[in-house]
This record gives sequence, structure tokens and C-alpha cells, in this order.
Amino acid sequence: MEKTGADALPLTVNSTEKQETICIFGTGDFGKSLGFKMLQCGYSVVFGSRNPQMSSLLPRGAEVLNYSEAASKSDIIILAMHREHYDCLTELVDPLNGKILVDVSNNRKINQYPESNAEYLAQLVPGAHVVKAFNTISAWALQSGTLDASRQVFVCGNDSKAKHRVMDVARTLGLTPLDQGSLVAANEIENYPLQLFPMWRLPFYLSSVLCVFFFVYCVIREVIYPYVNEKTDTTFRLAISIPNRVFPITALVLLALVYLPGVLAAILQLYRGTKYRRFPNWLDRWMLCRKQLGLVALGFAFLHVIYTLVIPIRYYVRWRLRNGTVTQALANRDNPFSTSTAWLNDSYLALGILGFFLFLLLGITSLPSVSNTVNWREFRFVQSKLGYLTLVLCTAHTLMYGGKRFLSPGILRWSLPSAYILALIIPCTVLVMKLILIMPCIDRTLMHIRQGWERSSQHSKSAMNGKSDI
Ligand SMILES: Cc1cc2nc3c(=O)[nH]c(=O)nc-3n(C[C@H](O)[C@H](O)[C@H](O)COP(=O)(O)OP(=O)(O)OC[C@H]3O[C@@H](n4cnc5c(N)ncnc54)[C@H](O)[C@@H]3O)c2cc1C
Ligand SMILES: NC(=O)C1=CN([C@@H]2O[C@H](COP(=O)(O)OP(=O)(O)OC[C@H]3O[C@@H](n4cnc5c(N)ncnc54)[C@H](OP(=O)(O)O)[C@@H]3O)[C@@H](O)[C@H]2O)C=CC1
Ligand code: HEM
Ligand SMILES: [Fe+3]
Repeated sequence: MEKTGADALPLTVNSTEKQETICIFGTGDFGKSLGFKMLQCGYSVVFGSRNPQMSSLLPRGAEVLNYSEAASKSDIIILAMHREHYDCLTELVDPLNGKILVDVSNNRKINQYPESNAEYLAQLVPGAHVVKAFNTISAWALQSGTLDASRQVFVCGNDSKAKHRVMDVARTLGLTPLDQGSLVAANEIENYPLQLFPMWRLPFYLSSVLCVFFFVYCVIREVIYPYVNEKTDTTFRLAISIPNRVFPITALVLLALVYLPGVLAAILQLYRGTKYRRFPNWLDRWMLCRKQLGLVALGFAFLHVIYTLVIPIRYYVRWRLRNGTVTQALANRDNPFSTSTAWLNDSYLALGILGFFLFLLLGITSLPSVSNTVNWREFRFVQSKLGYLTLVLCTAHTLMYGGKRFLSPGILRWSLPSAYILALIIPCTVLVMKLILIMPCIDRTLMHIRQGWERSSQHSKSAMNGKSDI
């Protein structure tokens, strides 16, 4: 970071315009990065520091003064220091009077203090206009310029003029300010960067649970069972064979779980006869993380494809092939070509390949650069219609893979069926429910409901109550 800081050069500024001066208190990582970016964008920067002489490696072109001198140079003062050190500002109440104080701080834990840092600052320096901003931008992102994912700056404050000046600064830095209202919102803004992938949490837990369950299930069936019954060691299956069951099964179940909430929502709307009532919280949350669920599923499908690619070069597979041929030759047995088996085999592979292709297409259209180029109808078409087609193809791939063995009793081990049979339960249920929902009579009612029609006035009354409950 220091390297880039030393290289910093203000870009050419329109010389007829007077440069606006911004003051930054604190010469730590964030202060330096922000100062560097501001100089680049044409501002004059004055740093306020406890030890102006000691401060080194600051961006070239910036001035360093003590706190009160620095404060006198600008109306806008950005506090690039931790909340724990805000108490030193109490000595500066006079120089800070009437200034815009920008609080950029984050905490280490959610709700670490009873009040938000910005509100605490407003209490410490009552004469200043406190604005919360920039806390979601990292020092690293400011310097490296890779801000694509985190351009948004949440801004809040009680003084609207002050807030708008800070929003203008954010815009000049190439960021996207989002007005979040008064300082009361600061608490939420401060908690935001502390949440670790909130939308990814449910998909992550779900996929972990599915992987662990199916892994243990397959180990029981394919490693422990042969050991107990035939004393054979099949532990080598732990490396490829079993993962290549667990990963596609997880992908298939997760894909079905992407489309299950839509079906449940439709059933709920049909049952209630109105769309004007909120879904239960768990369904709402589930619907909101479908994208993440789908992308995790795609990841597992990818793993399955890679594992499948190595099947022909596996020692075990080549050994079985060679051994089968030799045994057959020694026994002088014939192994006639079975057209039906060839069909079954090629079909399940073709279905898998097509399913994977559509799966990828769903993933590609969810990239912002792609989804921005299609309108919402096109996007819904791909996500909903092609999404169901993906589920159909992947489910058919698995059903065909089971093929003739599907329901033969020989497949049971300790009464446990093959893992893929369990994996098919949720996808088949979703597809059957969807099939019922798209029957013309039901589909028509659902369409009406979604266009705002309600089954009875009693329902609309309860709907109003439902809404006022929220
Ligand atoms: C690889 C991959 C990537 C994905 N990427 C994305 C993504 O980028 N973005 C994304 O959103 N999803 C994404 N998904 C998830 C999924 O494809 C979408 O959520 C998809 O739209 C779900 O289709 P659906 O038909 O089940 O749901 P929807 O078409 O959303 O319908 C579900 C329910 O919503 C309600 N509803 C729909 N329309 C209305 C209406 N007009 N009025 C009232 N209620 C209505 C109904 O209750 C309906 O039953 C992805 C999935 C995968 C596998
Ligand atoms: N680093 C990041 O990516 C981000 C940081 N932030 C927030 O920005 C603020 C600053 O973070 P960061 O720059 O990383 O922190 P640093 O620890 O690197 O810098 C903090 C600075 O605060 C000043 N300071 C004032 N009083 C004291 C004191 N009593 N003891 C120690 N330092 C003091 C110091 O400057 P001096 O020596 O000049 O007085 C010091 O350099 C924090 O509130 C943080 O939450 C927000 C978003 C991202
Ligand atoms: C390029 C695409 C694909 C190819 C070539 C392919 C190939 C295969 C093969 C060879 C098997 C048998 C594995 C074995 O013998 O152990 C298999 C099984 C399976 N595949 Fe695929 N597949 C593809 C895509 C998919 C996709 C997209 C899904 C769904 C998300 C999927 C789900 C499954 C499932 C659930 C099984 C059964 C796992 C088991 O119990 O053994 N496949 N696939
Ligand atoms: Fe650094």
C-alpha cells in the first residue's frame, strides 16, 4: 500500500476551478488510501495527525498539520480513525463547530456498542454535522481501483445539506452514494460490512448438510457393507467414486431447492386466494437466496463433470475392463452388443451434457454484465423456463442412469437403496407439483391472483389485516 501511496500524483485538474480542500484526520491505512484517491480526483488534501512530523509515506501533494490547524482548512473533515480514539476530539469542539464530520468507522462485532459510532460522535461534538459514509469501501479497493463489487457507499446524516456534500464527494471519487436517511440508519450501515456473506449462509449450510449426509450414506453402503459382508477393502472409493456420487446428488437436490420455493409460493397464493399477504419469513428468506443456491449447485455440477472426465484413466476402471475381457476370453463366453443398453447409456450421458449446458447458461445470465443486457422478461424466461428445463434434464439424466436397475431389490444393502434414488425424491416432487400447477384450470386461477384478483371479500379483509401486521 505504501508503495502506491508514494507514487501518488494528483491528476491534472481544471486550473480555472478552485480546488476544494478536504481534511482527513488520521494517517493510517484508510486515511492514506482515501487521501490518495482524493488527490487523484482533483481535491486538495490536508491530513490532521497527532504527530505531523512523524507521519511518513503520505501521498505526494498532501499537507500534514496538527488536528486543529488541519480542521481550520476545510468544512469537510473525514475521521479516518477508530471509534476508541474519538475521545481526543472533545478538545477540538471549538474548531469543529459547524463542520461536516464524516464517520467512516467500522466495529469488530455486530452491535458492539449500545449506540452507533456516528451517533456517539454526534454526542461528543454536538456542534458538528455528522455524516456516516465510506465504511463499506476498503482501503485496498480505493487504492487498487477494483471497485466493481463495492462501489456503493451508504450515506446517512441528520443535516441534509451536509449529507449531499458528502454524496457529491463520493460521486467525484467514482463511487455510488445511496442515501439511507437520518443518522438512525448508521447502526445498520455499520453492521453491514460485518455480516459475512448473509445471502450465502443458507446455501452453504444446506450444501454442507447434504454433502455430509450423502457421504456418510455412501460410505455405509459402499465401504462398510462390503467390508462386513465380504471382508473386501473398498476404501479407495473414498477418493473418486463416492465424491462423484455426493457432488452430483448435492447439485441436483440444490437445483430442485431453487425451484421448490416458487412452487410453495404458488400453492400458498392459491390456498389464500390472494397475493396481498406476506409469505412466511422462512419462505421469503428462501426465495431471496435462490440465486446463491443455484450458483452453489452449479459449482457442484462442475465438480461432477470434472470427476466424470477422469473415469477412463482410473486404474480401477481400466483393471475391471481388462479383467472382464480376460475372464470372458478364458470362459469362452460371448458378450453380444445390446442396442437397448447402448441407447440407455448414450441417453443418460446426452441428458447430462444438455442439462449441464443449460445450467451453465443460467449461471452466465446471472452475471451482472449479462443480465444488464436483457430485459426483465427475457431474464425471467431464462431463469424460470430454462431453469425448469435444466431440472427436467438433470432429473432425467439421473433416472436414466439408474435405468433398468432402478427398482430391482438387489440394489438394497442393509435395506438402504442407492443414494441417487434418495436424491430423486425432491426433484421429482418439485416437477410433479409444477406439472399440476401448469394445468390450464389451476394456471388460470394463479394468473388471476397474480394480476390482483382476490377470491372473496373476506380474504381481502384479512389481507388488509395481514398487511397492517407487517
Ligand atoms: C445457475 C443459476 C443461477 C441463477 N441466477 C439467478 C439470478 O441471477 N437471479 C435470480 O433472481 N435467480 C437466479 N437463479 C434462481 C432461479 O433461476 C430464479 O429464482 C427463477 O426465477 C425461479 O423461477 P421460478 O419459476 O421458480 O420462480 P418465479 O418465477 O420467481 O416465481 C416464484 C413465485 O413468485 C411469485 N410471483 C411470480 N411472479 C409474480 C407476480 N407477478 N406477482 C406476484 N407474485 C409473483 C409466485 O408466488 C411464484 O410462484 C439462478 C439459478 C441457477 C441454477
Ligand atoms: N482499513 C480499511 O480498509 C477501512 C477502515 N475503515 C475505518 O477507518 C478508520 C481508520 O482505519 P485504519 O486506517 O485502517 O486504521 P489505522 O489504525 O491504520 O489508522 C488509524 C489512525 O488513527 C489515528 N489516531 C488518532 N488517535 C489515535 C490514537 N489514540 N491511537 C492510535 N491512532 C490514533 C492515527 O493517525 P495519526 O498517527 O496520524 O494520528 C492512526 O494512523 C477506522 O474507523 C476503520 O473502521 C473503514 C473502511 C475500511
Ligand atoms: C457434462 C455433463 C455430465 C456428464 C458427462 C455426466 C455423466 C455422468 C456419469 C458418467 C455418471 C455415472 C457416474 C458413476 O458411474 O459413478 C453420472 C451420474 C450422475 N449424474 Fe451426471 N453427468 C453430467 C451432468 C450432470 C448434471 C448437470 C447433474 C445434475 C445436477 C448430474 C447428476 C448426476 C447424478 C445425480 C448422478 C448419479 C450419481 C450416483 O449416484 O452415482 N449430472 N453422470
Ligand atoms: Fe498499508
